Amino acid sequence: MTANTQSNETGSLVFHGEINQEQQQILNPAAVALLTELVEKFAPQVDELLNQRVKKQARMDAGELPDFLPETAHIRAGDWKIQGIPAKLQDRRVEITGPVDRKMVINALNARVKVFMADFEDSFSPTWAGVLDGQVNLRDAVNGTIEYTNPANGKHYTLDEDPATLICRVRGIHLPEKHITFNGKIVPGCLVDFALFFSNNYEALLAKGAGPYFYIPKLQSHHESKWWSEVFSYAEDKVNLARGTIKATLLIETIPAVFEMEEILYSMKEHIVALNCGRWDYIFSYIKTLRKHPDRVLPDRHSVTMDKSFLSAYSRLLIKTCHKRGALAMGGMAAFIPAKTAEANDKVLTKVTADKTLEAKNGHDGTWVAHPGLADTAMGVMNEYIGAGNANQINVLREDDAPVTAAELLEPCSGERTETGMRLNIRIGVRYLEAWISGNGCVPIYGLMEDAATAEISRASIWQWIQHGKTLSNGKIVTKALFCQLLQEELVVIRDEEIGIEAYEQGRFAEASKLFEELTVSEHLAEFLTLSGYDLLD
Ligand SMILES: CC(=O)SCCNC(=O)CCNC(=O)[C@H](O)C(C)(C)COP(=O)(O)OP(=O)(O)OC[C@H]1O[C@@H](n2cnc3c(N)ncnc32)[C@H](O)[C@@H]1OP(=O)(O)O
Ligand SMILES: O=CC(=O)O
Ligand SMILES: [Mg+2]
Repeated sequence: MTANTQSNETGSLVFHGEINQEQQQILNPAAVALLTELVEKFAPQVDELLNQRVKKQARMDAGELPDFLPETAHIRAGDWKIQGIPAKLQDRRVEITGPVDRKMVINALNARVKVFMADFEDSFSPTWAGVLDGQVNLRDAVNGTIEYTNPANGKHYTLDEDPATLICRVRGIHLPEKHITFNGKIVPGCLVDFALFFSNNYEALLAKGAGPYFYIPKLQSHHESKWWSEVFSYAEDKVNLARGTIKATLLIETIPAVFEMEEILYSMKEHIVALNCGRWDYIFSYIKTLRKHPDRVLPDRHSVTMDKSFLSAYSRLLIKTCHKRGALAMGGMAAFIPAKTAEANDKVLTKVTADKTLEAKNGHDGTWVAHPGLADTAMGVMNEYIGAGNANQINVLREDDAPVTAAELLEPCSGERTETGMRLNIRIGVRYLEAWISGNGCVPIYGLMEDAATAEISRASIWQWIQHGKTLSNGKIVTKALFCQLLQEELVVIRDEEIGIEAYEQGRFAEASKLFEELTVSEHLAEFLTLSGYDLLD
C-alpha cells in the first residue's frame, strides 16, 4: 500500500510512505483517530513552543546568561509534591536503553535490568519503515508474542519470564514526521510516536499491572512540559482512563531546562514520576546555549566528565529537586560498551563502576546502561548504595547542601583542546552521520556507543572552536581551512584504516562528509544534526 487517508470532521491525515500489512495494523482506526485529534489540537502549539526557544536563544546570543525564572519563584518556594509513583516504577535502579529493532527489543527486555527504555530518539534513525516497525515490535513485546530469528545464524529469540518494565521514549518536539501530513502540513514526530504507542498498548499494559509509560526528551521549558501534560490528559480522557494513568519521566538534558526543573515537575504533577540526567545532550546544550560566550568554550570531548563542576552541580540539583517533590532522580549513560578481550573489558567495567558510583553516591535512584554486558556491573553498584529492602534513594534529600547557584551550573570547564581530539570528533561525526542517514541511529565507535547526542557534541565543538578561533595545544588556530584539511585527511583514515575501501564505497560517506562540513563551517549553529540530516533519510 502506498497511501492511506484518514479524515476527521475538520481535516485529514495523509500518509505518504509505503505501509505493509503488519504496519497497517498499527495504523488501526483507533490509533489514527487519536493521532488525528492530537495533531489537530496540539500541533499548532508546537510551532509556538519552538519559536519561544528561538527567542530565548537570541537573548543568550546577545550576552544574557540563563538563570532561574523570577516569575515562578512562588512555585519553587511552595509546598507541593507530585501525584505519586506506581509500584512498577518504584525500583528503576538499572535501565537499559536501545533502539526499537526487533532483536534489540527482545534482548533488552530479557536483560538483567529493571526497565527497558525503547528509544525513538537519540539512538534511532527515524526512517518511515523504522518508525512503524518499531511500533509493531513494541506492540508484540507488550503482548508477549514477540519472536525473532536471525537470518544470519538462525538464532531464535523469545521473551523470558518477567521481562523488564517498558518505557517508550518518543521523539523530541523539534522532529517532524514527513510521511504524515494534516491539512497539507507535516506533523510532529513526537505525536506520532506517542499516539501509536499509547493507543496500541495501553489496555495490555494496564492489564499486566504496568501502564503507558513514556520518556520525554530534549525539553527546554515548563511550557513544553505543560503541553505534554495536556496531550497526556487528552489521551486519557479519550479512552476514559483516570487522570495520571500515563506516567512520564522527563530528561533534563538542556541548559534552559535545568533552570526550570521545579516548574517542570509542577506543570506535570499528575503525570510525572522522575527526571533524568541526559548528560550527553546536556553537554551539547551547554555548547549550543552558550555558543556566543567565549569564556565557556568546552575542551576536548573526552575530558568533559561528570566530575566536572558544572555537571556535578546539575546531577546534585536534579536529585535534590526531585526528592523534595517526591519524584525519582535518574542518572544517565556512561557511553562505554563491552570490549572484546578480557583485559580490555576489565578496564571498561572499572570505568563504568566509577561512573555509576559517582551517581549512586550523589543519590540517584537509578542509572542507564547501553549494553546488556554492563547490567550486572551497574546493578552491583546501585545495590550497594540503595541498600537491601529499599526500592530507591528517594529519602536522600541533600538538605544540608549549599544551594546550587546559576554560576555553578554554568561554570566554565577547563581542559585541553587538541588536534587529536579535533580529528577524533571529525571521524566520529562523519561515521555517525553516515550510519544515521543509512538508517542506523546507534553505532559502536572506538569502544563507545555513539548516538545523536554524543555526535552532536563532536560536531558542535568544532563549530564553536572555529567561531571563537581557539588555539589547539600544539599552537594551531582552529579555522575553517584547518577543519577542511583535517576532514579530508580523516576521510582517508576512515577509508583506508578503519572501514576498508569496499565498505566505504558502498556506504554514504560522500553525503555524510558533505553534511558534516556544511554543519561545521556554517556561520549559524544548526539546531540538530538529525533535522539537517532528515532530508537524506528515505
Ligand atoms: C545519549 C543517549 O541517549 S543514551 C541512550 C541511547 N543510546 C542507546 O540506547 C545505546 C544502545 N546500545 C546500542 O545500540 C548497542 O549497544 C551498540 C550499537 C552501541 C552496540 O551494539 P552491538 O554492536 O550489537 O554490540 P554487540 O555486538 O556487543 O552486542 C552483543 C549482543 O548484545 C545485544 N545488545 C547490545 N546492546 C543492546 C541494547 N542496548 N539492548 C539490547 N540488546 C543489546 C546485541 O543485540 C547482541 O545480541 P546477540 O548476541 O543476540 O546478537
Ligand atoms: O538522552 C540522553 C543523553 O544523555 O542525551
Ligand atoms: Mg539525549
